[in-house]
Formats: sequence, structure tokens, C-alpha cells
Amino acid sequence: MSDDDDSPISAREARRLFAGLRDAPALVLAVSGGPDSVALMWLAARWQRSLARGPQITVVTIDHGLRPEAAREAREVKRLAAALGLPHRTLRWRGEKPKTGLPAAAREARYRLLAQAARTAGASHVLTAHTRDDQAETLLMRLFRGSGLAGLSAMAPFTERDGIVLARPLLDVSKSQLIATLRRARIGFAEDPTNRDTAFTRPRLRALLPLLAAEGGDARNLARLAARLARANAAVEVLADGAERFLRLRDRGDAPQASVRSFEAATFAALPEEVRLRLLLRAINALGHEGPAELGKVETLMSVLDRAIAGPVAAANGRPVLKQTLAGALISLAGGRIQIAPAPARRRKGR
Ligand SMILES: Nc1ncnc2c1ncn2[C@@H]1O[C@H](COP(=O)(O)OP(=O)(O)OP(=O)(O)O)[C@@H](O)[C@H]1O
Repeated sequence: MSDDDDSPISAREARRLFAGLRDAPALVLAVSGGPDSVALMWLAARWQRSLARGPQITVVTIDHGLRPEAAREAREVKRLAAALGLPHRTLRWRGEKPKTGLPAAAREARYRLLAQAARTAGASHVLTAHTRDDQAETLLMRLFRGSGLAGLSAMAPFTERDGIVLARPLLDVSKSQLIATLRRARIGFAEDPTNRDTAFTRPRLRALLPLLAAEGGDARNLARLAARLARANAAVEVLADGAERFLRLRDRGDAPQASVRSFEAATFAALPEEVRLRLLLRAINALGHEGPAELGKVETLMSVLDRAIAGPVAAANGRPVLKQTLAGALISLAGGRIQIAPAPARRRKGR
């Protein structure tokens, strides 16, 4: 992807990139051996040396057991880490490998193993080397899928997962700058061939990027769009928090059990559509037991719910006018209230 900025990253610039991590007790660097993460390791090592009392750093490589060269690449990272004075661990993904959705399963396993390594090292953060180019690709992938505002916000510089903060200090740095940094430091790196394997969506999309860049849709502009959408998304989240508190206050201490969320239907219906959607999504994800609900399904549920709320008043016998399950949650409308609770466990087939 064309990007005008391809100068090596200076020590000063790196200090700015890592500024928020200075007081962490220890950090784990996720290093695959590709150029981005090798550059992350080199930059972090130089930054650590420049500090009087910086965080401890452990480099971790995950061997997914999917490519024969992976073990050699992990050894190569270990060698380079040792040359930079950093301890290194290789962790292997040993579980059953699924036939479909392999990249997603590998990613899930990778983050689980990285979080585990962080706990072992007493680290508060895991650092990955996602770049501005990765951010642009993520935005495009989600755009093509028709994601909502939250998805189009792409990757955040910091996200928490199981008590460990996932940090992406290079999210606004171009890949070309990282490669220039490695060239200046005379450091070699491996290229993961799956990055170009057009059996996967991301590499196919990556091939389109130069065409978009020629029309002005370069990584810098796309990443800027993601940042602006993230800002708008954060504002809508605050509105949803406020609406949630308001609905709770309307209950005047008449709070239902923790395992049930209940909203006054008329007040709920008066909220903006995006806020209503988020409240439903939050409640379903918190109480359902079948993983996060798909946005499209929550949208369908909401229009059914909206129609039911606006429709003829429920029968006086108190029977629900609507009762539906989604992602392991039971959503009902009865007596002017919306209730969301865990759905009863489904009966197993054959019983
Ligand atoms: N095998 C690995 N071992 C350690 N870290 C890795 C490994 N693979 C990827 N990473 C870390 O994750 C970052 C992103 O890698 P990559 O872009 O290949 O993953 P992705 O699956 O496309 O992204 P994401 O993990 O966010 O979905 C790398 O820069 C590196 O920091």
C-alpha cells in the first residue's frame, strides 16, 4: 500500500509510541517473526534500554502447529530476542484444529496462550504489532460485511481481555516505516506465506488496497475514518449507559433479579433506535448463553419488539404478547415490560 511515510522510527518517536506502557510492571511482546512484530521487538528493546527503570519484557511466539517452518521461525525469533537481551518463550497450540474457520480458531488460541504467558510473566499488557495498514484492512473487511458503528471502529489501541490489556502501540504507524526501521538496523525477518494465500479473505482484500490507495483511499485515510467512527461509537456507548441508568431509575428500586433485565416498554420505545439496539444487545450478551448475538438478528428482533409495543395492548390475562429466544436469551414483552433472561436450556435431541 502506498504511504508517503517510510522513514525509520526514531528513538524519540518510539518513546511517544510506548509512553502509556512505561509504568507497567512487565510486558509480553507477541512476535511472530514477520517484519511488523520483529520491528516491535527491536523498538521495544531500544526503548527499554533507554529507561532507568522500565518494565520487564518477555517475547512470546505462538507456534500454531499449522506450518512446518513455524518451529524454525520461532527459533529465529528466540535468537534475535537473545541478541537484544530479551527472554523468549515459544508456546504451541496443541488443541484439535477445526476444518472450517481455521484463522479464527488460530487467533482465539493465540490470544488465549498470550494471555496465559502474560499471567505467568506477571505482565499487565500483551503488545501486538498491528499497524495502520492492518487497521485499514480491518475497516474494509467490516465495511464489506456491512458491520455497524462498533465494528467499523476497527481495532482500539487498548482492549482488555481476561484481566490482561491488549495494547497495539503501532496502530498508527505504517508498515513501510517498520520495514525501513528494520533495514536501518540491518535486521532480517520472515514473511508468513499465508499472508499472501488468496484462500483467505484478508490477503484477497490486501491485493485490492493499491487500487483504493490510487483513488485516495490509502491506509492513512482509512485508519483516520476508523478513529473517527470509534469516537462516535464511544459517544453512543455513553448515551446507552445513560439510557440504561434512566430505565433503572424508572423502576424505583423495584429491581428484578440480577439474572433478568427488565425495561418499561413505553420508555424503551421512546429511545433512539441505535440506543435501543445497544440496550438489547448488551442484555442478550450478558444473559444469553450462546455467545455474542449477531447484530442483524438483534435488528430483526427489535423491529418485531417495536411492532409489538406499538400494537394492541396485551391481553389482560398477563400473557406475553411476544416471547422469543436469541443467542441463548429469552426476550419477552408482557404487562408493558420487556424482560430479558437466560433461555431455558434446550432439550438434547434423541431424549
Ligand atoms: N504466531 C504468532 N506468535 C506471536 N504473535 C503473533 C503471531 N501471529 C500474530 N501475532 C501478533 O499479532 C499481530 C497481528 O498478526 P496478524 O495480522 O498476522 O494477525 P491477524 O489474525 O490478521 O490479526 P488479529 O490477531 O488482530 O486478528 C502480529 O503483529 C503479532 O504481534
